[in-house]
Amino acid sequence: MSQKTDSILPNVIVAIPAAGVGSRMGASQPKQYLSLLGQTVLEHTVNKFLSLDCVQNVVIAISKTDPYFNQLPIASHPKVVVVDGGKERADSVANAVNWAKGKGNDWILVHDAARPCVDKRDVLNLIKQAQTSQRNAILGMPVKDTMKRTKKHAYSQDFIQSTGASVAGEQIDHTVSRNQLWHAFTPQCCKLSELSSALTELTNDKGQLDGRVTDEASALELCGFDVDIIESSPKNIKITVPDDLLLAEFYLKSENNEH
Ligand SMILES: Nc1ccn([C@@H]2O[C@H](COP(=O)(O)OP(=O)(O)OP(=O)(O)O)[C@@H](O)[C@H]2O)c(=O)n1
Ligand SMILES: C[C@](O)(CO)[C@H](O)COP(=O)(O)O
Repeated sequence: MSQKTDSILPNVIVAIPAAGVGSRMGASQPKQYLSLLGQTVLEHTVNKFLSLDCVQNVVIAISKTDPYFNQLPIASHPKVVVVDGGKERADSVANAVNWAKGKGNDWILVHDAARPCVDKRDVLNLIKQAQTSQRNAILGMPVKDTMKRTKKHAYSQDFIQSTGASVAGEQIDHTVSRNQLWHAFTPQCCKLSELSSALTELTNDKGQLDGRVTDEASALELCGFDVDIIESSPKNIKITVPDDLLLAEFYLKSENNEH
């Protein structure tokens, strides 16, 4: 069912990095292809954006050796475009950005395939805010727990031997103030021209992207572009480890009950 959006919303291109291997999930296949309520994680994510009228294309970056994608119904959707994934997430995003350039869109939303529980209302609010402010904007959530910075070095052998106990974890160095500390989520709504020039600027002469670029906002920040962060539903989790699947299934079920 398509979701009518306000007329002020610009047409956007959505980039979905979906070329990861999901090593922390430890599953037999990449986590974006694991099943939740009868559909893959990737399908849940992509279908959310295909249901928005303001989405012109969904550009999905998949591994060059991906044997799963073409078996999915979304592979034949007219709005879906496929590009090659890269070594890192940022490389996959850069390939999607390169496809998006010259298509007449000012805005690109980048959203992890591994975040199927994103609330469409949060997505529309994000686009509306970016369009109104003419500034890049991402979804996120203020930190709620006390945050600790641990010591650089692991326990010394002397320390372990002196305690005799098998110590786990790391040594706390200090507490970090959680004021102005947020979790960055996706989508990240970026001016295509600014994200494109930032990724280009942060790519060296060997074609390698700066390792500090773990999300689109970090690339924009490093190149001096403005980025805002607005609060998202905490349901917008990134499926990373097995327990996340249980939570994602619960959230998706609750979505189905809402509609
Ligand atoms: N080279 C890569 C690495 C990651 N991703 C995508 O970026 C998103 C967020 O990355 P992450 O959660 O780290 O996924 P993985 O890299 O697959 O997970 P892991 O780090 O556990 O291997 C995922 O949708 C993943 O598919 C990608 O498109 N290309
Ligand atoms: C982009 C991101 O979702 C922001 O929190 C996150 O960085 C992606 O996960 P990764 O493990 O850093 O690739």
